[in-house]
Amino acid sequence: MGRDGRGEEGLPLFETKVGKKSRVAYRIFGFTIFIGICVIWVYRLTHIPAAEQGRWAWIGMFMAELWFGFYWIITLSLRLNVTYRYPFKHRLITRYGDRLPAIDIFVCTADPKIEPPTMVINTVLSAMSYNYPPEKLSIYLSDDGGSELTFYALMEASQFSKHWIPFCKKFRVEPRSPAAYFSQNFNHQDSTLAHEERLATKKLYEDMKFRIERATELGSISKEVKDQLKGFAEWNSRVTKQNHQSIVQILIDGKNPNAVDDDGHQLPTLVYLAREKRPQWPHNFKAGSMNALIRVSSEISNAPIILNLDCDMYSNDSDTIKEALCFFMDKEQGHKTSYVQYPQSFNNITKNDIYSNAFNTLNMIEFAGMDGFNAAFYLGTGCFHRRESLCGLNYYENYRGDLNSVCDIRKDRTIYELEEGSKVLANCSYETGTQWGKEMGLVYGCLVEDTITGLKIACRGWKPVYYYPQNRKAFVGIAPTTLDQALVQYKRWTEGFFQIFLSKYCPFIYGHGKIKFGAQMGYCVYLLFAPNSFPTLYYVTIPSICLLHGIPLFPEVSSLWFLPFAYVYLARNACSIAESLACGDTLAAWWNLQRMWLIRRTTSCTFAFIDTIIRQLGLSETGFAITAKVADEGMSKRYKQEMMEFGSSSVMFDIIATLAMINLFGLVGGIVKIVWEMDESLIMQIVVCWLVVMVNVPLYQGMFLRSDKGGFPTSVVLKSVVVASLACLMMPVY
Ligand SMILES: O=c1ccn([C@@H]2O[C@H](COP(=O)(O)OP(=O)(O)O[C@H]3O[C@H](CO)[C@@H](O)[C@H](O)[C@H]3O)[C@@H](O)[C@H]2O)c(=O)[nH]1
Ligand SMILES: [Mn+2]
Repeated sequence: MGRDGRGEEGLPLFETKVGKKSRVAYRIFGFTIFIGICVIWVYRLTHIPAAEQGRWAWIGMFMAELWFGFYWIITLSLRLNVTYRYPFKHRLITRYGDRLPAIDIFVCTADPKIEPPTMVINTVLSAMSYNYPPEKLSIYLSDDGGSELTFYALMEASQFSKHWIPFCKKFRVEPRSPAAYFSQNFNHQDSTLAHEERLATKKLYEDMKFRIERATELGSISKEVKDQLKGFAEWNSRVTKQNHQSIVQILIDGKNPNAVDDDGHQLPTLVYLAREKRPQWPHNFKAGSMNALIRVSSEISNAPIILNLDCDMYSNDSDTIKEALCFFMDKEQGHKTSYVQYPQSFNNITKNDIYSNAFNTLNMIEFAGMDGFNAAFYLGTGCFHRRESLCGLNYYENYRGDLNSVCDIRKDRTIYELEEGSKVLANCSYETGTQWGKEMGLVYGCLVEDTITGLKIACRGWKPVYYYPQNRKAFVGIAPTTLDQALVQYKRWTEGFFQIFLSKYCPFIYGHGKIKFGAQMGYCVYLLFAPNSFPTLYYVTIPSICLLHGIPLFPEVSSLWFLPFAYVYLARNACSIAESLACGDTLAAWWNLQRMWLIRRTTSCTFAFIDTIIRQLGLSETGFAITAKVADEGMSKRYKQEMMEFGSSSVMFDIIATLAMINLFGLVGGIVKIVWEMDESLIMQIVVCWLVVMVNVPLYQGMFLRSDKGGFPTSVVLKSVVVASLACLMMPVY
């Protein structure tokens, strides 16, 4: 059926598959671990030691294990309903032909130094050259840096696109970010024509890149260039990053018959936006920028579907739009879809992923697990939204959501009228007294604006979709390349998550009756990152200090109570190794993840916890620390060699160095004790210390063995040795 065209109409545009077998296996396995955890709790309760033999230390262990057990139970939810989606884009094309909806693509950037304009326009160019009718595409760049350098780069991109788009279409280029494309190795079998055109296009690209980078280095644009485009007049002497009027410049008007590429085909619309910024007005970071984009685009193109990208996330697959549309245009289920989220992938992950940035198990299992509860996360980038659901519409029974019925809002207005009309929408005062940032658009006041917005949308009755493409990554970005950056980013997420948990949006309360219970638990796996900090800190300090004092905190190896500890530990880790390997990690990457897990929990999570509480008490406001997308040469080199970067002094580094020392002291002291006193009751504690020491090996190297700039600063080493010694010798244990 289907070929004759009769059955085609009725076929679904996508398929959903749940892994049933693995679900049963996982339930049984989970149940045995749960029993193990309960036995551990019983052991702790029934063996509380006498007051002078470390009663409080024991109770602390019990508390930590209570928390870990509880936390582990909520993580189960993410694995019970793992669901995968399979779109059929050919059916979409046969069914809808050229009746496909218009798409608005938003790219956000915030600072030309941290996010180089060349990178930004590569993302823009990849979005402009989607394999989709260009007259239906509009690309909007929001520049929170309000920088004429970025504007200049976009102007260059608009000219280069006239060569780039036809080149891509002619030779079916992938990926369509010029930088990513030209960095590949080409096979020399292709025709000389292709080869020559590639060289010519590459030359154009390199020249453009050179001009942009020179301008960025100089920090200003020459007068000749400025004279080419009236838009530069917006940057008068009073314009600064934090203080300027709204700037809207339509660089390419897709409705203008003269806006064509080298082959005479229409170009997509291209718009530059820098929303108004005033020091006295909060700008709400990325959420504010997205909301301004939603309004400005509604004035210019008003496409029913919006694709939102961070400036470093280029499109890696030119057919992605068509695939995503399958989830919106399916007859049975499409109208319930609010957004289609793709995983975040990165092109700068090293083989063993030292900073654990790849998040393979999250991308392949956990996010798909959330999707199984119809509550896929919104991850802030690589996400197609239905404009209506993003703008606050509640899903209702008879909603049909026809994507082709949107009328032309533009009428006969000139570019000038459109620009002037949309500037007003990007002004600071525009949102006053409206629902923007509350019920409309992205939600304000949260460091993970994406997560909270996604939660709200799901609670409004929509069914978001998570789609993990099997063949080709749809979007590729840049992951942090230093430990410091990675921890700062993680802290921002953790803080935002915890903030949601403590707010009225706590999924157990806000989501009650609106999303499934499994989805509420799934959200909390992330929202509760922060409270993991103190139990973990406890577990990696107290056992080793007690070890030095000869106070046992675990059962003897010969006792039966040893079994649940051994089982829970081994089974849990075996499962986690199996998951990691199945998701494409190496064994070393899994080991590195254990280290990062320890470092993140003891640093990022700790500070996130403290800062959230401080803010909750109204004592401070936090900002959005933008993740750097560039590092200096030495750092990049060490990153490629998978050497961890400890070379700056920050409190986070003090903490991890001190913890590493405490465990080293504990291990040495413990071994001496065992040899001397033959005390069997301390063996498990020694094993715990030994594991922490093993996982921390790169830290000891960074403290004592490395001479490059990435080692720990001497001051950090000294501090950690002194503090760790004091803790081990002086800390009273009750
Ligand atoms: O005031 C701001 C700050 C940031 N951004 C943009 O937001 C994006 C994300 O910022 P980045 O520093 O790269 O953050 P990441 O930690 O990489 O971002 C992850 O986490 C964020 C929430 O914390 C999400 O918004 C992102 O989509 C997600 O990729 C970038 O394009 C920025 O240009 C703005 O537009 N305005
Ligand atoms: Mn980013």
